[in-house]
Amino acid sequence: MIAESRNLTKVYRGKQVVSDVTLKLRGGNIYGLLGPNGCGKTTWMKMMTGFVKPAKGEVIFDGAPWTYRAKSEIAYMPTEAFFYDFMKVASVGKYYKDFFEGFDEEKYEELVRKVGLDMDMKVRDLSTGMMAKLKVIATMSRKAMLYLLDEPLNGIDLKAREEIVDVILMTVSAKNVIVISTHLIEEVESFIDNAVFMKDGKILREFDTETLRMQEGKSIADLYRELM
Ligand SMILES: Nc1ncnc2c1ncn2[C@@H]1O[C@H](COP(=O)(O)OP(=O)(O)OP(=O)(O)O)[C@@H](O)[C@H]1O
Repeated sequence: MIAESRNLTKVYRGKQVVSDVTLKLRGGNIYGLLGPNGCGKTTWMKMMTGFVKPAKGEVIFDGAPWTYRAKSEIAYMPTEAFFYDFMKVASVGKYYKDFFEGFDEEKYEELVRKVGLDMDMKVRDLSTGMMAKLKVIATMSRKAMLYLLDEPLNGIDLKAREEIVDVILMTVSAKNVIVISTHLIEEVESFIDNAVFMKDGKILREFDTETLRMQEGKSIADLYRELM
């Protein structure tokens, strides 16, 4: 197992926005963290990365309680755009290389080409879909054991979504685990290995998608509609 969320809880203004979230993240898997806006997905991801301190519970990473050492092995992609306008696609790669040990420049260059970007493009000239692709490829070019992608498919067209999914599938291996948060269930149904339904800060249900299809003969979207 790569990481574990043990009873993670966060309270804002007296309200539990994440409540007792316990989840084991096993290597070689893509997890879909599925739930409506405001259900606590981002707050949970920020606790996993160490950006937000839990009120209760702990993160176990690679067999030991979370320490700052874990930060270099956790690649978190927030929903906000986080590059400077004046940067070029090439300088985003250099910036990442300076910040993150093990950033794979060759992989970055390959992914830039694969998703149809260009090293000379300026961040300020990128469309929404291009920016979404840039965020994902920069994050996925980091060497990490845990990738946390917050809403990577929101607000972009079908082709850009497919390219992003390809990059995610190219990156997953037995040595890492990828978590994608989204409320776009149909978009992730075909490629996630595990679905985690989250509502009002709690995990309602977690299952592996293969078992769901075989045993219950249902799609994730069907079950989501029933339970949420
Ligand atoms: N820093 C903060 N201070 C106060 N309340 C917060 C803070 N961050 C998040 N919240 C509240 O916590 C709840 C969960 O928010 P969170 O962003 O984790 O949900 P989410 O599932 O990621 O939603 P979205 O998809 O809209 O980002 C929301 O009600 C939000 O308003």
